[in-house]
Amino acid sequence: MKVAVIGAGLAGSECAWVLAEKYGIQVTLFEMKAKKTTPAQISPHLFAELVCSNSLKSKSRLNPAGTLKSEIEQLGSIVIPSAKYAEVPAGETLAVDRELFSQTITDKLKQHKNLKIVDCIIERASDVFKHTDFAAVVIATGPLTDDSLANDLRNMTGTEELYFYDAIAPILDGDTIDNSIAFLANRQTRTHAFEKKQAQEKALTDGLPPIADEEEEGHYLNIPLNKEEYYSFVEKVCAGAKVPHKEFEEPKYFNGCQPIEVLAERGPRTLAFGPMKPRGLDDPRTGRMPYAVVQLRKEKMGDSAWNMVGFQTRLTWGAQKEILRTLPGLANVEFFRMGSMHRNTYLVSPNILNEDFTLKADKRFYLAGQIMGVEGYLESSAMGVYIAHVIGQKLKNNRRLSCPPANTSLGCLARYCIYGETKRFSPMNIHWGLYNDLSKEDINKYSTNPENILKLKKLDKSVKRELMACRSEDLFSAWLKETELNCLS
Ligand SMILES: Cc1cc2nc3c(=O)[nH]c(=O)nc-3n(C[C@H](O)[C@H](O)[C@H](O)COP(=O)(O)OP(=O)(O)OC[C@H]3O[C@@H](n4cnc5c(N)ncnc54)[C@H](O)[C@@H]3O)c2cc1C
Repeated sequence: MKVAVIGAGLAGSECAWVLAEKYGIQVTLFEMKAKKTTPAQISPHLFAELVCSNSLKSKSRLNPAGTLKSEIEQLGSIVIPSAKYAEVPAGETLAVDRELFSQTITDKLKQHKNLKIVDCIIERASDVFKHTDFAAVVIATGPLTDDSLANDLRNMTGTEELYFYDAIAPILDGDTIDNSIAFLANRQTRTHAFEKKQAQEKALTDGLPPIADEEEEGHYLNIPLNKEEYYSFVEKVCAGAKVPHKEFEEPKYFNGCQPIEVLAERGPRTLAFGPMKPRGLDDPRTGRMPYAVVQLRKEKMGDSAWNMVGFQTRLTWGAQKEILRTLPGLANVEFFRMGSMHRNTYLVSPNILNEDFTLKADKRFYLAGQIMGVEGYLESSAMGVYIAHVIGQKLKNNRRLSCPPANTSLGCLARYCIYGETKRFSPMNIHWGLYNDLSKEDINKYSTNPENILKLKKLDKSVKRELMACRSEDLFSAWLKETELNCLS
């Protein structure tokens, strides 16, 4: 019994790993990089390459990205342990040294006895059957699926919508940033404050001495702007030269990944409420909150490379250099990578998938990762893990794996891909909005404070998040037991 996985990105690597490692299935992993790289993936040798930011989002269990990490780790993910191994400090965020991260995954996949790697460009999905009569084929070719395969998928599924646009953020040389202006600090979020308060209260209940409020070392480098500097920057961004769209391509941006110029053109204050939001980032030199802030996140251990958080852009490279160097502290900055635009391919899964995640057009095929309608490194990895279990259970145990419960992170994503609203369907990242609100029964079950039950509609946001996290963990554990996935060696 053999399975083919096309694409050794995040989803494909996860899927191949779980099938080979957890189910002992022989997997052939087809990857084109040795022959041709996409415009964003630059290494011909590394699998699971991170193409833009080096962040796999929050580690906090009070954030759905945190619970998603924990869920897929319990399901045998290769991405999460490799990310922990390659972690660089970034506060509450799981950020990684991207080369070490991808190399770790690549080595493990290449050395696995049940895995065979084939370097080739798959032009038509059915071409894989020229190699072997696979029992299942997973298409995990991601947002930059090679053109001929994208066309084949369009024909196979009869789909019109097959792309939208994203842009990537520049990476700066740390040695060229003026540190007398930029300051190190992590944003003080309400979740952060809530977790600290909880730890203090627990210490008190346990009769322990109060936890000292240590000065936390900042991991982000922040560039403060005053009002005048901010408005002058917005003006330049609006006026700067942009990379034109090709005639036949209508730009359709994903909401969470809007280029700075698109935000700036919406209104002069939009950036200050978005990627340049200053809240929680007081400048230690003045003791005051700046008017706006550009945040930089470490790309690697040490201070050599910094990613401009949320600064994806389709400004031309010339315009980027000119405009970004007008920011305070960046007058002499050098760029390791310029921002750029890219096509983003995905299918409207609820229209083309059966409830068992097979393709309606041909039940031998599955989708995994961004192409199936999730967005982000973590979410793509998660769907790779999940689809591997769907296939593993079908092939090894001849049973249909139930969907994880609606109020778990994996359940939200899996259900979005099958039951999502099709009219405005676009790749989805994990967020609390995908969860159902708490019911009276939920509060009764997960809250130790009887007053919360009376406050059903007026629960404090942080209490709500805590209860939603408890509910999610509880439901996920029950699902693991019921499906016996917890017993897989
Ligand atoms: C430029 C860009 C920037 C992004 N920035 C971020 C970000 O900062 N943070 C974030 O969370 N998400 C980001 N994303 C979103 C996205 O979720 C990630 O790209 C994620 O890597 C998707 O995972 P995947 O496994 O679905 O696809 P990928 O990781 O892209 O993997 C697909 C693999 O398939 C291979 N392939 C493609 N076509 C073929 C073919 N015909 N034959 C054989 N192999 C093929 C590719 O070479 C690649 O290795 C970005 C996407 C893009 C394109």
